[in-house]
Amino acid sequence: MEAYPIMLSIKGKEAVVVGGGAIAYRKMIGLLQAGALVTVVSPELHEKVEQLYLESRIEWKKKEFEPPDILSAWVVIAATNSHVVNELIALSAENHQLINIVDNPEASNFHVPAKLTRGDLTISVATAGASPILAKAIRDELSLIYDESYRDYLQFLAEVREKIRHSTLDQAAKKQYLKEVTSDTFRQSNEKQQGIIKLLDGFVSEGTIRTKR
Ligand SMILES: C[C@@]1(CC(=O)O)c2cc3[nH]c(cc4nc(cc5[nH]c(cc(n2)[C@H]1CCC(=O)O)[C@@](C)(CC(=O)O)[C@@H]5CCC(=O)O)C(CC(=O)O)=C4CCC(=O)O)c(CCC(=O)O)c3CC(=O)O
Ligand SMILES: NC(=O)C1=CN([C@@H]2O[C@H](COP(=O)(O)OP(=O)(O)OC[C@H]3O[C@@H](n4cnc5c(N)ncnc54)[C@H](O)[C@@H]3O)[C@@H](O)[C@H]2O)C=CC1
Repeated sequence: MEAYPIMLSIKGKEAVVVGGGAIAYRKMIGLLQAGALVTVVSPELHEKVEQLYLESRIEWKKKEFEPPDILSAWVVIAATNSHVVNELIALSAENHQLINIVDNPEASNFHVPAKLTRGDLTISVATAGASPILAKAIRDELSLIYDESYRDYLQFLAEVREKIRHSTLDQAAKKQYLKEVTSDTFRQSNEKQQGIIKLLDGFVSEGTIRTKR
């Protein structure tokens, strides 16, 4: 069975990570980058996790896991070094909760891909647990192709897309421009990018342009 890939909006949602080791830390960083409110449940913390706690970036329940710890969690990550405890966490979760068991893909309803972000561009690589190391290696290969410059380029694309959509150009021309701005010529030339923004400013319609970015 194939997994269904989605991009979750997790900002402001409660995330409970059980276990405070290196693997828990890796998962916490991803959750924090997405704006989740992270609580760790663990009698002890790896020094990097402790640092997050000292910086008030996470909450800490200094204790061993008990089922009520995940009651209000939107997403749960079971990352202890005990297979038995991780299994208990899986059994304690409600059907509607998102749960990842780091040593038991079958008992999880999601797993975490290797990811690369460049502003609005996210590239994630998954192997369904067949080889997390391959997922990581492919991500690292892609990171050389889709380098830091893509951050600004994505910003340009978002801006230009809004301008194209709200311009007075006809549908065919809009489609043509939307495609053209993703060509190598535009990816590589700031001058070209500025040029088309200027040109499109001559085709402004009454419609409102979103200013999210
Ligand atoms: C199913 C999944 C569940 C989940 O954790 O979500 C899972 C499961 C397991 N991983 C194990 C081992 C390792 N995992 C990594 C690395 C990563 N693992 C990640 C994801 C996933 N790992 C999910 C599937 C992802 C997919 O394939 O699509 C990454 C991509 C993302 C992340 O963790 O953030 C991250 C790269 C991070 C990055 O750099 O970005 C390394 C290498 C390393 O650490 O460098 C090793 C050691 C080598 C090895 O064992 O292969 C074990 C055995 C544990 C044991 O020995 O007991 C299990 C359990 C099992 O296989 O049953
Ligand atoms: N999915 C993945 O990407 C990977 C998963 N793993 C698995 O992850 C597990 C954890 O790895 P590490 O973080 O390196 O282990 P670790 O030994 O560094 O940390 C385990 C943590 O769990 C806590 N813990 C133990 N019992 C607990 C309980 N009853 N309640 C709450 N917390 C408890 C400990 O205090 C400790 O903080 C490994 O046992 C391995 O099976 C390992 C590599 C990659």
